[in-house]
Amino acid sequence: MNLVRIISGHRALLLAGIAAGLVGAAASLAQPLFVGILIRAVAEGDSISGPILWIVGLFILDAAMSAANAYLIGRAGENIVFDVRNLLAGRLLRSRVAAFQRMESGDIFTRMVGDTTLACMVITQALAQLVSSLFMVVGGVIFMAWIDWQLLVATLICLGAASLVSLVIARQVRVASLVNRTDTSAFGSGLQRVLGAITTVKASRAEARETERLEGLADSARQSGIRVTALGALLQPAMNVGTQLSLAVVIAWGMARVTTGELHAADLTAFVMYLFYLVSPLVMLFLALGQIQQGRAAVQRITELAELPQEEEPQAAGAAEDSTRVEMVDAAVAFESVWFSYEDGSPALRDVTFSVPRTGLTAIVGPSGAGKTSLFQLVERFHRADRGAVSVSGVDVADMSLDQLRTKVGYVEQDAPLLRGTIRENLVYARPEAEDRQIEEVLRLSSLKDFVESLPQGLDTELGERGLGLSGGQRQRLAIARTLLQQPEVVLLDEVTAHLDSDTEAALRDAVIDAAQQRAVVTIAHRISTVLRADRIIVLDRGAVRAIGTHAELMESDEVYRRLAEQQLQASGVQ
Ligand SMILES: Nc1ncnc2c1ncn2[C@@H]1O[C@H](COP(=O)(O)OP(=O)(O)OP(=O)(O)O)[C@@H](O)[C@H]1O
Repeated sequence: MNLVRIISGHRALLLAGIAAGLVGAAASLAQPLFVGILIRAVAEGDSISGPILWIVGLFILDAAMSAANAYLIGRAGENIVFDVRNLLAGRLLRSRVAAFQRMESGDIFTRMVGDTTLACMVITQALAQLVSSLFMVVGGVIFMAWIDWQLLVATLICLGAASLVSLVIARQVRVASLVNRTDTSAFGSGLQRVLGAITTVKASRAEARETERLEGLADSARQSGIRVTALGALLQPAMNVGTQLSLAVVIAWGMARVTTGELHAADLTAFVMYLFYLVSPLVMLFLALGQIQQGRAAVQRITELAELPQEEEPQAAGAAEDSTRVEMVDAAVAFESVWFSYEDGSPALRDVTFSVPRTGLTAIVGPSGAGKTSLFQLVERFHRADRGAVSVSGVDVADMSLDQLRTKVGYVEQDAPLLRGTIRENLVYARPEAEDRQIEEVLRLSSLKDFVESLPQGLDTELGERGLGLSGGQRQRLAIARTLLQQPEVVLLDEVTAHLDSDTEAALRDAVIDAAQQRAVVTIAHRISTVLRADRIIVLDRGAVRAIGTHAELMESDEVYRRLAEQQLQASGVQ
C-alpha cells in the first residue's frame, strides 16, 4: 500500500488547509507591526482609526483562517482514513487463508481501527502544523531582527535553552507514549481472549483469575499513561520559563534603551508581541515532530496489514473452462497425486488420488487428523496443493477464477458459522437474489420450515453473534440450507450430522440423498448411518487414501474401516 499516493489523492484539500494556515499565520505576524504603527500614531497625535481597522481586520482574518485550516485539514484526514480503511478491508478479505490465520484478530482490529486513525490524522495534522509553525517561527524571527537584532540575540539564547530542554522532554514523551500504546493494545488483546471464550471462563470458574490478569494489564496501561501525562505536563512550563526569562531580559534591556532614546517604545511593544507569538509555534513544532514519529510507527503496522499475501487469480480466468481439462472430465471432483503440507507441519495429504462422480453421495471417513478437512480446503482453494492437481468438473482449480470455483462448490464447514443478522440474510448470503419460493424449498429440505414458521418474526428473526439464539443443530441446518440455496454442482459437508438428534438427522440424511440425485455430495462422515447410504466411501488415514469402496466391500477388505465402522455402529446404537 502506498500511503503517500493515498495522501496525494487528497492534496487539494490538504494544500487549501495549509494555505489557510499560512494566511492566518501571516495575519498574526502582521498584527504587531500595526500595533507599533498605532502607538506611533498616538504618540505623534495622528489619526488612529486606520491602524485600529487594520488590527481588527487582521484579527478577524487570523481567526477565520485558523478555523478554515482546522476544518480543511481535519476533513482531509477523515477522507484519508476512509480510503485507507476501504483499501485494507478489501485486501484483508481477499488475503490468503493461511496468511490471515497467522494473525491475531485483536491485532487486526487495533490496526484497522486505531492505527489507521492515528497514522492518518497525526500525519496530516502534524504536517500542516509543521508548515504553519515553521512559517510563524521564521517570520517572527525575521521581523524581530528587523526591529532590533540585539534584543533578538538575547531572546534566542533564552528560548534556545528552553527549547533544548523541551526537545529532551518531547523525546521522552514519544517513547513513553509508544510504551503506553503497547500496554493498551495488550489489555485489548487480553480482553478479546476472554470475551471469545466467556462460557469456558465461567465453566472453568476462572473469573477471578482472569479479572486479576486483566487488572494487571490495565494497571500497566495506567502506569505508562500516567508517565505520558507527567512528561507532557512538564513540556509547557519548560517553554514558559524560557519565555518569561526572555521577556524579563527584553523588557529590562529594552526599557533601558527606550530611556536613552536608542529604541522607540512602539518598536519595543511590537518586539514583545512577536516574542509571545514565537512561543506557541515553537512548542507546536516540537510536538508535531514527535507526533510524526508516532504516526510513522502506525504507518508501519498498517503497511504490514496491507501487504498480507492475496489469493491469486489465474492469468486468464474464465478461459479456463476449455483450456486445462484434466483427464477425468466426468468427475465432479478429482484429486491426482496430490501432496500438501501446512507451512509448519509434516504432509497433511500424501499422494492422494480419487474422483467423485457428478451425482451421488460420497463419504470420507478416517481417524481424527487424517486430513479430511484439509482435502475440502484444497477443493475450495483456501490452500494450494504442493504437488499434483485438484479439479472440479474437469477443470484444474488453479485455472478457475475464485468466483467460478466457489459458485460451483458449496461448502458447509465443521462449526457452520453464521453471521449477525436475520435468518433470511444468513440464508441468502451466497445468493442474495434468491426468491421466497426457493428459500421455502431449502427450509423444507433442511427440516427448518416448521421451526422458522413457529418464530414470531419468522425469517426476519435477528440472530446474535455467530448465530446465537439457535441450537447447534439448527445452526448447522441453516448452514446447509444456505449452501443448497446456492445450487452448487458440488456440495462439501464437513461433519454436518454431529449435533443432530436422530429424528432430525434422519430427515436431513434424506435431504442430502435427495440433493445427491442432481449433484455430487461429498460428506465427511463420523456417523455410520450416513456412511451406510453412501454410494462410495473413501477411507483416509494419515493423509493417504487407504481404500475406496462400498460399506460391504470395505467391511470385507479394510481393517481400519472395519474398526471405525464397528466403533461407530456401537456409538450410535444401530446394532
Ligand atoms: N491450519 C493448520 N496449520 C497447520 N497444521 C494444520 C492446520 N490444520 C490442520 N493441520 C494439521 O493437518 C493434519 C490434518 O488435519 P485435518 O483437519 O485435515 O484432519 P481431519 O481428518 O479433518 O481431522 P478431524 O476429523 O479431527 O477434524 C492434522 O495433523 C492437523 O494437525
